[in-house]
Amino acid sequence: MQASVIKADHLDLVFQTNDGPVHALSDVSLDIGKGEFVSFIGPSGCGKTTFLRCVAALEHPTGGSLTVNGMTPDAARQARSYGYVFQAAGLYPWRTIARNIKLPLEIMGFPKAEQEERVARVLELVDLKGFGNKYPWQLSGGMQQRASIARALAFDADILLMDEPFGALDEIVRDHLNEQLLALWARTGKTCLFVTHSIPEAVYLSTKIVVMSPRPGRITDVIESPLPKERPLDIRDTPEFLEIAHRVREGLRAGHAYDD
Ligand SMILES: Nc1ncnc2c1ncn2[C@@H]1O[C@H](COP(=O)(O)OP(=O)(O)OP(=O)(O)O)[C@@H](O)[C@H]1O
Repeated sequence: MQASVIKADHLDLVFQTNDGPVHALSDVSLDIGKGEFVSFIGPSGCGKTTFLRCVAALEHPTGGSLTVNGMTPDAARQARSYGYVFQAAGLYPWRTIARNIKLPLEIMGFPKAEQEERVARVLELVDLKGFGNKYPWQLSGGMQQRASIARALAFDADILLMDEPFGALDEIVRDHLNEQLLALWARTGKTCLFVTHSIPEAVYLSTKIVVMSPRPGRITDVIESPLPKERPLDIRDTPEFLEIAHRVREGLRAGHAYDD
């Protein structure tokens, strides 16, 4: 078993709202090893984003414990342990792609020459070499998301948190980005946490799939993928792939009260 990068133990989170308490996460226990690619799938509102935000120390659990790189999430955040990629690319329209990627490096006070080097390296990693001087609006949606991933990679955090990064893109673009993301993951060895609503996307990308139930968000199944690390897109037509997809679907169904 690899070293544990993220360890959640009986995690609970209740939001206090004007309409009363909202139980977002309930009894979530999960162990994520170094270099794993873990997808979170479940119905809307089941707490997937909330879990990622707990890892990022943007929310604080109300029960249980959570460590990130062996530290509290707050300490891990201080240590810049993660990069975060959101559903919308969130690039500043008045900055070029290179200067968008540079922003966190500027804030962190990296020397100028190193900023340039890092920007060039991550642009190449996401196949955007030559696009550094473009503005976000000059790029397609898929390219903007790749730029957003480059920005999250620029300061070399070893954890990548991705919240439905490809959710707004059409299927062909999404397929292509999935392939590229897998290659990127293989090259960098990052530990990835990835939220998605798509069963094929979760199965294609992951070493581990976490299936969650509607609120209060609980884990209904954790599937360790038997698929090889090398995954051409047509692996999605193999019986092994379809079997895992079936198990994810069953997990989602088991967590759902359809007769409500
Ligand atoms: N700051 C907050 N205050 C109160 N309730 C919140 C807050 N953040 C999230 N929630 C509630 O917690 C629950 C879980 O939300 P979360 O965004 O984690 O779900 P999700 O699984 O990511 O959903 P989706 O798939 O729609 O993005 C939801 O019912 C949401 O309304």
